[in-house]
Amino acid sequence: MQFFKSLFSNLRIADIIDIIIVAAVFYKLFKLIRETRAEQLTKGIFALFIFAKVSGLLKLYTINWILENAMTVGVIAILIVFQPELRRGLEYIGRSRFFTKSFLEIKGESLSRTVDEIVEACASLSRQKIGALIVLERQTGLNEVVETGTKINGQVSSNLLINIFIPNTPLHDGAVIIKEDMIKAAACFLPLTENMNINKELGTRHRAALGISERSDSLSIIVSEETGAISIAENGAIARHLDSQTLKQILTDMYKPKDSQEAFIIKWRRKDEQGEE
Ligand SMILES: Nc1ncnc2c1ncn2[C@@H]1O[C@H](COP(=O)(O)OP(=O)(O)OP(=O)(O)O)[C@@H](O)[C@H]1O
Repeated sequence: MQFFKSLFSNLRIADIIDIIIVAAVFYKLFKLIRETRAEQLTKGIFALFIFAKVSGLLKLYTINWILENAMTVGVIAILIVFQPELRRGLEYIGRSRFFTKSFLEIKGESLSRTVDEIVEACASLSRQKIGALIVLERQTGLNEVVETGTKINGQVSSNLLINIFIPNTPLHDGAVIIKEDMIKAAACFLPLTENMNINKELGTRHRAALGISERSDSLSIIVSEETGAISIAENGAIARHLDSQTLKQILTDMYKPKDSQEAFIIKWRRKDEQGEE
């Protein structure tokens, strides 16, 4: 009791602010790494830290020495292994409302037209089982990826999108990059995910979509050539077997101002979980 009394009597407003900021930062960090490979790595490092402390307390000197040194080397290893996550984290900070006015916004009619054209193209490609990969660029610039393909700079239309992915045509292989209501490029090469835990059924098209979603805030739409299934990848996660209506809702939400946004995968999963209850 005495302990709590002295704790609260010494507590300053600055301490409370300090605690709130640290808690908020850790919460954001946790949300950022949730369900990415960084989550497992973080758990591993945390376990190592606990073992090191316990071995120190139990005076297991050799184990303690190994673990302490492993932790030192680990810090450098973390910087290398976590490089995409660190980059994403810093980009996330840069994207926050503090630094940017608002998320890309396509206004009114243009927004719904773009969404309708993309959804129509995906539905048609899905029916015909034509494989497709469409990346919607957001705040993170994808010019490095655009450079690997063929520049188009044309208004989004379902006919143009369908045409691009027709098998055995010059631009069908690779990804289309869309920014706002423009198709920037086609036949672009995306980095593949290094995540080993993803479903083995998923081939390189899906892995490429996941890869770019780990390295940017983009949202990718995948149409499977094999099954015609429509999926989306965002933030290192994939949501599969979407119907046109759900895809339309997700895209409409995506083009909304930042205030009303949260990761679509998270939103979609939450809806799914509520549906299952
Ligand atoms: N790194 C990449 N960047 C962009 N597109 C890629 C990349 N790797 C593969 N693709 C596209 O994916 C196609 C191969 O898809 P694959 O069959 O391996 O994948 P999948 O995930 O099983 O998809 P599907 O269900 O359509 O078969 C390639 O022809 C190419 O168009």
